Amino acid sequence: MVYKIVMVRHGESVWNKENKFCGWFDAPLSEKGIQEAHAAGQTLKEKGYQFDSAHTSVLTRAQHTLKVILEEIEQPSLPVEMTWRLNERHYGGLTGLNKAETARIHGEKQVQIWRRSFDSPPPPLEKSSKFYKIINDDPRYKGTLSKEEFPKFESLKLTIERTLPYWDKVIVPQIKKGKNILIAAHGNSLRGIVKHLDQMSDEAIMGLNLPTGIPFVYELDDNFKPIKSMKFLGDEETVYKAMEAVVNQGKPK
Ligand SMILES: O=C(O)[C@@H](CO)OP(=O)(O)O
Repeated sequence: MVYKIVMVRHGESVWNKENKFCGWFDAPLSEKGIQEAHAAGQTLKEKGYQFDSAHTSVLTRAQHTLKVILEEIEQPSLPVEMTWRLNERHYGGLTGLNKAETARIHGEKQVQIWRRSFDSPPPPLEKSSKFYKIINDDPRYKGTLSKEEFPKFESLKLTIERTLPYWDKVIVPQIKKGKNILIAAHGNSLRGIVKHLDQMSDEAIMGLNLPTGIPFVYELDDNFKPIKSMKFLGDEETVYKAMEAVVNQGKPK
């Protein structure tokens, strides 16, 4: 049996465009991001993809991307499960800061560590931050995340620790039943799943930057070992340029 799963990082958000650390802040898609979502849906349609269910985060940019894709593939009523476990990593005290400006102040190397290291977390989101209440009192977390569980920051390691239980307990059993699954989520929650599937080392995952709005496919064997890894549904040059653009966000300007 060969299992197939499709994943996509949301289209460009307004905060991607403004080059701000976003994390759990609920930035909407930019105009370009909406176009990317349409293009992702059209690509999936051209290639004949149809799904049995979809999974996304509780953040608008991922849900909006998914909605546009489902409209494009003419499956607008597909069952969708939403979970905070697929959210972007929580960027703590960096939330709302401009990435290039932060690199100018703290150095490109420090920003790269904050953005891509496996287990060095960003500083915590302090109660004094204007984003604290916006994120912590957001009703979408009521009843699912207690005050004690609510993160103040997340490294990639911590992100993986809360994403993988959902992958293992909810998504894998559905794939094993033969369901075709689509996941629309975020750069770092998806990097966590990719690291797990490809058994990438803590060092290797530092070099992976996922582009916005370009779907990618995994084909997995019976033991969930990849037969095909991260096959992007886009031409190589576009994918490469989009990945480089993500890397460059952390360079001082
Ligand atoms: O700001 C964020 O939430 C993420 C994704 O946009 O950024 P980065 O690529 O720096 O991890």
